[in-house]
Amino acid sequence: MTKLKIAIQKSGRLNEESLELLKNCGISIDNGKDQLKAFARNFPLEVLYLRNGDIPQYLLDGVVDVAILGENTLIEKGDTLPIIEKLGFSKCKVSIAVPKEVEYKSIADLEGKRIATSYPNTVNQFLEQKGINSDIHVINGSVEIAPNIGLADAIVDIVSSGSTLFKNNLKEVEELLKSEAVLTVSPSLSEEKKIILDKLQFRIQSVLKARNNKYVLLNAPNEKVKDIIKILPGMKSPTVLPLAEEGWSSIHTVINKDKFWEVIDELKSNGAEGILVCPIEKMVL
Ligand SMILES: Nc1ncnc2c1ncn2[C@@H]1O[C@H](COP(=O)(O)OP(=O)(O)OP(=O)(O)O)[C@@H](O)[C@H]1O
Ligand SMILES: O=P(O)(O)OC[C@H]1O[C@H](OP(=O)(O)OP(=O)(O)O)[C@H](O)[C@@H]1O
Ligand SMILES: [Mg+2]
Repeated sequence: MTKLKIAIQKSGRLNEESLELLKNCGISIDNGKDQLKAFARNFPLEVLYLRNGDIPQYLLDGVVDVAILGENTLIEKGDTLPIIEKLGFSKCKVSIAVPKEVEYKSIADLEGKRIATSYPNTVNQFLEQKGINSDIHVINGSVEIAPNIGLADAIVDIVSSGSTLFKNNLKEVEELLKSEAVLTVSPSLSEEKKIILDKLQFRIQSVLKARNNKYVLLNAPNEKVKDIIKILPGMKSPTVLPLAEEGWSSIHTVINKDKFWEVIDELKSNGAEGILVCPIEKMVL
């Protein structure tokens, strides 16, 4: 039987959440410890555990069909590979940072300076656009230490909370790009595999939609129901059911998880009571 080959990071930031996503899609993977290849029990999927940096080339060569990768890695190594789904986790930036005490005015301050990074293509492209010539040193990890040991004047690396920069006495001065985990696909995918990919992507979309929304239930006096419905930014029309207590109704709807906090005060001041916010397991639209 044809199986879709998906590459997942072997270990590191993306590994756990990528596997969690597949699990939420109802896919069970037989995983032995330190196994580099595994099969799904209930879906035509073969999982390959690889180093992130190697995955774009495997996709370009058609050895792997799809992959979960950081967008930043794709930009650095596989510019032509398409992003077919943004997955909403591992959000970060790729930024330039310099020592805190350096007075930084503009990118022109980096002319002729040494920049340490694990993302040379991304940096080169950015500097070229700005017409700046710098001396790029490629290092594979602990990039933030470079200025402190006299290896570089600036760095380009991933910034999330900013705590690594802070601990190394650095400050962010330019943002090159924003990144999150994405689903990307090989250009040489067969028609047969495309059908499997469509099924997988449909499941992923149902999981992501569910993660982004909440099921909300609330009670309200009947005369307030109209006003409350106007406030609710629901999917469609909310469900209104009578309560056992005369003159009261229960309103059920689905709300984007971020929008909920925007309307909660308004709901309460319009008479909503007993508000319940529940997670949604899957959402198929
Ligand atoms: N601090 C962070 N917060 C959020 N996302 C991050 C953070 N650091 C890295 N990432 C994202 O996770 C991806 C994987 O990072 P990680 O450091 O685990 O692996 P790597 O060293 O880039 O790759 P390899 O698998 O080749 O060793 C990065 O490409 C980036 O998209
Ligand atoms: O802004 P922050 O929240 O501090 O995150 C940024 C840090 O996270 C990543 O390193 P990671 O922890 O993945 O270690 P690594 O150097 O082994 O990749 C990245 O390379 C930065 O160093
Ligand atoms: Mg890292």
